[in-house]
Amino acid sequence: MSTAISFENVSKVFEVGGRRFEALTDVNLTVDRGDIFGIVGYSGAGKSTLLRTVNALERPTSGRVVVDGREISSLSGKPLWEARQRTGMIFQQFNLLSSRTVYKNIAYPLALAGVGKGEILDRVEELLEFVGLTDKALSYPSQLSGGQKQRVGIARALATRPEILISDESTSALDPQTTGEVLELLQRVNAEYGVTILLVTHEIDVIRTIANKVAVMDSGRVVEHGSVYDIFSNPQNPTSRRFVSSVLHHIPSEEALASIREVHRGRLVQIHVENRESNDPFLSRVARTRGIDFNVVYGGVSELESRLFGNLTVELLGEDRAVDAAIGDLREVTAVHELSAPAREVIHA
Ligand SMILES: Nc1ncnc2c1ncn2[C@@H]1O[C@H](COP(=O)(O)OP(=O)(O)OP(=O)(O)O)[C@@H](O)[C@H]1O
Repeated sequence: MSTAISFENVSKVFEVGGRRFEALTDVNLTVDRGDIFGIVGYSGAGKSTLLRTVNALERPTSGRVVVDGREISSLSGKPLWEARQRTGMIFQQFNLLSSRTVYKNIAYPLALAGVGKGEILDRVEELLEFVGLTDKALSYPSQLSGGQKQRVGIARALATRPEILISDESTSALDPQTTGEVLELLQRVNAEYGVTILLVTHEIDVIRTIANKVAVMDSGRVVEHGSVYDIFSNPQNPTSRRFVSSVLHHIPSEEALASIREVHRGRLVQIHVENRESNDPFLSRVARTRGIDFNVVYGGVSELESRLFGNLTVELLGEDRAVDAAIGDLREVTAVHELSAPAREVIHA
């Protein structure tokens, strides 16, 4: 798989009124061609700054950003303009030209590139059809819904046939249903036009819905990255865990755990569950073999990329030694974390 974008030791310092602020610290990431790569983080994490280095709207203070094999951060003039043609961008607030029709908005980058009228007509018609807005060609942005405006934004970003599309919170101003429709469209952009997509969002659900890879940012650093399945099924960093548990309710919050403990006084364990080929009923098998009882007190299982994963919080009831042996047996099958003392941190399997 070839590389579309690589961030190499990228740092960015802003100086405002004589004060330095480090918005990015030593970011290293590789986006492969064909990826839908999501960057998630809370407000101020540095997501937009990182994204904007891809088309040199921001330049790193140190490090390199290589796009399509060229170090974009060092280009200027015509080479930079040409490189920008190969990267489309969409925005949270759509950034359409309000005095121009939908048709003219989409045609705009082509006109700037000096493309002939006939070719512009063909391309805009194709894009209008692709985004489902053929009947809105002569409407103005103010006559469109938010979802329709973003469709125009996507069509405009694709006009010059870019290989990369970067998206800055492109669904954050939209309601959930419209968000779903725009995300479906982005999936088609990736699948049908083969465009690599790098998107930043503070909504982890956006990433769960369309991305195959994810990086989690916190205070200007990438704190965790990997496949969406791996990060969702087994997040390691506290920020990643917070994001994941906001949409997947597999693991009890501290408050939920406290109320569970009021009722369930036995030993509590968290058991990681995953797609497995065998249909071994391991929980009841182990309980039977070791002569203990169990209660499932919390948990959930989700599906991602056609694979199942989840976590069960289980109370084990029996003699201490038998429970120890049962935990040992369970660990032969899957990851198990015992929640011993009430104040102990919840460990995500
Ligand atoms: N041009 C600038 N001058 C000074 N500071 C800036 C500039 N651009 C961004 N910053 C600061 O850098 C930090 C990261 O900002 P950035 O917009 O990249 O974060 P973000 O994760 O995209 O957050 P949000 O989702 O709120 O936009 C913030 O503290 C921001 O105030």
